[in-house]
Amino acid sequence: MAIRLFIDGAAGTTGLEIRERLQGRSEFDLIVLDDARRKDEGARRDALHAADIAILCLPDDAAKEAVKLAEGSDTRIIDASSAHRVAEGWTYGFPELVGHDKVANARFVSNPGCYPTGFLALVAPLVQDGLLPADWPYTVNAVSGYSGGGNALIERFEQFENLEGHPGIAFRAYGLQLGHKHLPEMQAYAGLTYAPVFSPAVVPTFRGMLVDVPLPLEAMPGAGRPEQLADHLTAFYQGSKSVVVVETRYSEMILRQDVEGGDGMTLHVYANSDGTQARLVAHLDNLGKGASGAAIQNLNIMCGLPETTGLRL
Ligand SMILES: NC(=O)C1=CN([C@@H]2O[C@H](COP(=O)(O)OP(=O)(O)OC[C@H]3O[C@@H](n4cnc5c(N)ncnc54)[C@H](OP(=O)(O)O)[C@@H]3O)[C@@H](O)[C@H]2O)C=CC1
Ligand SMILES: CC(=O)N[C@@H](CCC(=O)OP(=O)(O)O)C(=O)O
Repeated sequence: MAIRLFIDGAAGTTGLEIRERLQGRSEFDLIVLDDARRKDEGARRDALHAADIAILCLPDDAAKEAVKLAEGSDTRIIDASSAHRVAEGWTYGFPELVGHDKVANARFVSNPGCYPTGFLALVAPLVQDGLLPADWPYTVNAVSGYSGGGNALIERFEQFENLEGHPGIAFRAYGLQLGHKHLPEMQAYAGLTYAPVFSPAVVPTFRGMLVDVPLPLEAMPGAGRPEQLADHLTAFYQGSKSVVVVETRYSEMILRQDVEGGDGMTLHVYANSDGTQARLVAHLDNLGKGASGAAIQNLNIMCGLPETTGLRL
């Protein structure tokens, strides 16, 4: 029998990308609420109770509300929002880090944030195995495509900022008040003493992101050499279906406009010639491994299905 699946927030950016990835998947029977009912509390409650699995693609408050609406059912939930990422009773949906079995057996799975996906993929395995110190004040510089901000930011970049005669945005630094909502998960799942200092930015492309962690290795107590970091990450992700450590032959990394989506993530270890400094960089699609691709990967694992999402890596 097909698995009944409800996407709460199916009309949003993440929801639409999830639906796209589910096309042709006969294992799933999708419960769809039409436009008139998609925000109706009663209709959502019914759908949440009728589903075997629900994926929440909602703002945080609406995601919390959805979990309440599902009370009394045994529906399993994958939450794409940041509402439950460090919450008790929730499994962090990063199977490569927490273990596939934990995700497979969980009732409540919280999808990682897009930036933490890159940061944690780079830093968590190295801290866990003592190649980077846990008590270092890390910094993270990142750029994202504007779809990372959902419908509101898409509208801003595609409509308001592109009016004729209006100078469009070339680069948008934000998070300037610090305290970005991704910090708790970055700190918790990398096992860090201090929350990183995080500098996110948006560039005028729809999707894609680079997450860059600069490391002054010579000053970091107990840190490994760059080649040890690269070897360790390569071994850690050996056999992964979506995370690949790439040899760093290039002197630049480029995000292109109008690229197709993808569900993989590449990791890069750059270093100076004497190995005293390094930059760990993750390249991913914020809507792929950073959101919808990760949700499908978790869905597949929770259903005992092959974990690949069907979209190119
Ligand atoms: N975009 C990305 O790259 C990533 C997004 N996420 C997270 O995924 C979640 C969804 O984000 P995203 O898809 O980008 O956001 P969007 O704003 O594009 O979509 C959110 C959707 O939720 C709907 N919605 C809002 N309130 C309710 C409600 N009470 N009941 C039912 N539907 C509601 C909205 O409808 P309407 O527009 O009519 O208000 C909209 O369709 C967020 O928590 C986001 O932080 C996580 C990782 C990456
Ligand atoms: C460009 C942009 O605005 N990005 C979002 C993060 C997108 C994401 O990862 O979503 P969650 O909100 O679910 O964590 C931000 O910085 O808030």
